[in-house]
This record gives sequence, structure tokens and C-alpha cells, in this order.
Amino acid sequence: MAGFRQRWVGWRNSIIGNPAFQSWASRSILARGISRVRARRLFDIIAGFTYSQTLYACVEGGIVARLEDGAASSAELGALARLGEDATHRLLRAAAALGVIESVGEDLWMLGEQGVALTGNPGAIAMIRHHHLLYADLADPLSLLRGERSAPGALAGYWPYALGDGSEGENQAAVSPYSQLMAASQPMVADQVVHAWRFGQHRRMLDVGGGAGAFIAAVADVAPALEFGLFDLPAVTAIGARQLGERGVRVTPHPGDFRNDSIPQGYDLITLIRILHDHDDDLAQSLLVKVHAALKPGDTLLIAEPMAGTPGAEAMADAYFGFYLLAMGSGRARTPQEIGAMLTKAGFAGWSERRTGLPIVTRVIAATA
Ligand SMILES: C[S@@+](CC[C@H](N)C(=O)[O-])C[C@H]1O[C@@H](n2cnc3c(N)ncnc32)[C@H](O)[C@@H]1O
Repeated sequence: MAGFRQRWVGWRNSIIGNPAFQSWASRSILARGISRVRARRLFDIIAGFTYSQTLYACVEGGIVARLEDGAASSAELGALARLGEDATHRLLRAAAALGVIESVGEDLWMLGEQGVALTGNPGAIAMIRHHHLLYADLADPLSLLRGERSAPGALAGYWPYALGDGSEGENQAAVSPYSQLMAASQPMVADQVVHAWRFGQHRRMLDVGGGAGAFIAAVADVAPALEFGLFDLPAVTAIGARQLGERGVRVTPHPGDFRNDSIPQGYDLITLIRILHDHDDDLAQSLLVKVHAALKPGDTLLIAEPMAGTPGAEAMADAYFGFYLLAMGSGRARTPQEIGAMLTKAGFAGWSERRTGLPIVTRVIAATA
């Protein structure tokens, strides 16, 4: 016999899916508001790809960057994006409809409420720009889901460690593009994490998968007495050590591969920032075991990344990261409870979630060894 929820959803769907009800609801004073919101949400899902491509065209065509400096005319924006008059008009109208830009007078444009959120956010711009790889991989989503691809897709090439055999870790050219993207997008993550944890209570911090060192640099600003270690693939550690050196932050580089190597000891805080979700369960679990082995009882592991089951942001983990990580070749977004169970299995004595202001950007888990 069907459960209560199944019966309720079945009844609700039979009502909402009924064309006669839809027609009545669109005219009824009481139901009109709800049916309009529902129709708009469905339309947004149907049309979402054109919205993404409109934003992509505005970023890639230089329109967003130009409007960060102030108002501009259609002609100037069209010339920047190398578009004819009609095409310029079409793109600007689309962008205005989405709130990316806004008309502020006779043929004069400024950033709109959505577009202005990109101002001073090179990380978001870099994320948007690399999305053409994702769009290419998603051209045939069923084939992607069925695993029918004969060769790795565009994102797998961008993140070579996802399907790598270890050789990618020595290759500067292979790791440089994703390291730059991570460094550009790290400030919005670090801003959340440094407000969620008191780093000053620790002596030595090791950032595992620390990339170009942007997270270490942010922590150094709030806890200058901390000593830092950076563990990453050899070619990435070289980039991180150099960039931290240029910022005057002292760091001990630990080139290595956590698929094969152990995690260095002697640190009372280890951080995994945007690391676990990149890896399938076996590797993620073995990494937690290695991190636990590197810590003394009472030491701390801090995990920060977007997580599944985030209220109001379910689509971010399950729809966006669900497909992104599939296209990349490994990993999945996990709920805090799933990560907590993995921590317990790895031997950690306890864990708790620390609140962040923007959980859609990152959530934070602190675990005690
Ligand atoms: C998604 S990036 C995150 C970088 C940084 N933590 C951040 O949030 O900006 C993942 C990082 O893990 C590193 N990584 C991936 N596989 C690794 C492995 N097997 N051993 C060591 N580092 C690895 C990558 O080189 C990369 O720097």
C-alpha cells in the first residue's frame, strides 16, 4: 500500500497537472500568484542554458569588465564584444532582462543588480569563463550519465588529477590553469572559513591540496604567528611556494601525492579546502585515514567545501556539482552527515559543523583527532 507521502504527492500532481485546473488557476485571483511563480520557475529551468550563455557572452565579450568602470553606450559595448548592431542589441536586451546590466538612459548601460555582484570578484568571473568546458561536456547528458564517452571530456582535461596516473603532478602546464582558477576563487571561500574558526589557537597548519597558497595567505592575515605547510602535487606546490614567497608568507612545501604518500606530521591543524568532493569515496576515505594518522589526539582537521543537503541550495550540490564532477571524472558533493560518518570511520574522536554566512559557497566541519 502506498505511503502517506506517495499518496499526497500523487494527489497534488493530479491536481497541478490537470490542464483544466491550470487554466482556472491562471485566472483565479487567489491562485494566480502561485501559478505564475510556478510557471516562471519551470520556464527558468527550461531556459537556464540560454541564461548561462548570455552571462558567459557578457563576461567573455568584455562587457561586464567594461561596465565595472562605469556607464557605456551600446556602440562601445558592441565594439568590445566584436558584435554588429543587431547582435549587440540582442545581447544587451537579454542581459538586461536577466539583471546583468541595466539601462540608465538613452542608449546607456550600467551593471544591473546581478552583474554588480561580479564586481571585484575575479573568482566568479574565472568560474564563469571556464564553464564553456562544462557546457561542451553536457551537450549529451544521457550519454555522459551512461558513461558512453570514448575519451575523457573537456573538464577531465582541465582537472588532470581526477583521472590521472600521477604523471600530471609533475607537469606545470597541466596544473597551471586550474591552480589559477582556484587561486582566483579562493578569497570568497577563505572569507567564510576565517570567520568560522579561530586559527590563532593553533601553532602549525598544514593545508593539504593547498594549491597556489591562496588559503594559507588568507589565514596568515588573521593569524600571523602560525607556521604553515603546503602539501600538493609537486608542480602545484612549486607554484604555491613561489606565490606565497612573493607575498612574504613563509611556508614549508611538501610536494607529494596523497594517493600514494603519507601526510606529513608535526602540524596541530590540517585543512582540506575544496578537496574531498573531488574524489570518489575510496580515495576520500583513505585520505581521511592518512590525515588522522598525521595528527595527535586532540589536534584538529578542518574541512571546507560546498556540501549536499544545504537548505535552499540543494540544486547547487545535486544538480550543478552532480553533473560537474561526473564530467570531471571523479568525486561527489556529500552531506555533512556523510562526511561525519567518514570521519568517524577514519578514527576521529568527534566532529561538528561550524556555521558560515554563505553555506552555498562553503560549509565547514571541524573534527578532533
Ligand atoms: C579543487 S583544488 C582546491 C585547491 C585549494 N585547496 C582551494 O580551495 O583553492 C584541489 C587541489 O588538490 C590537489 N590535489 C588533487 N589530487 C591530489 C593528490 N592526489 N595529491 C595531492 N594533491 C592533490 C590539486 O592539485 C589541487 O590543488
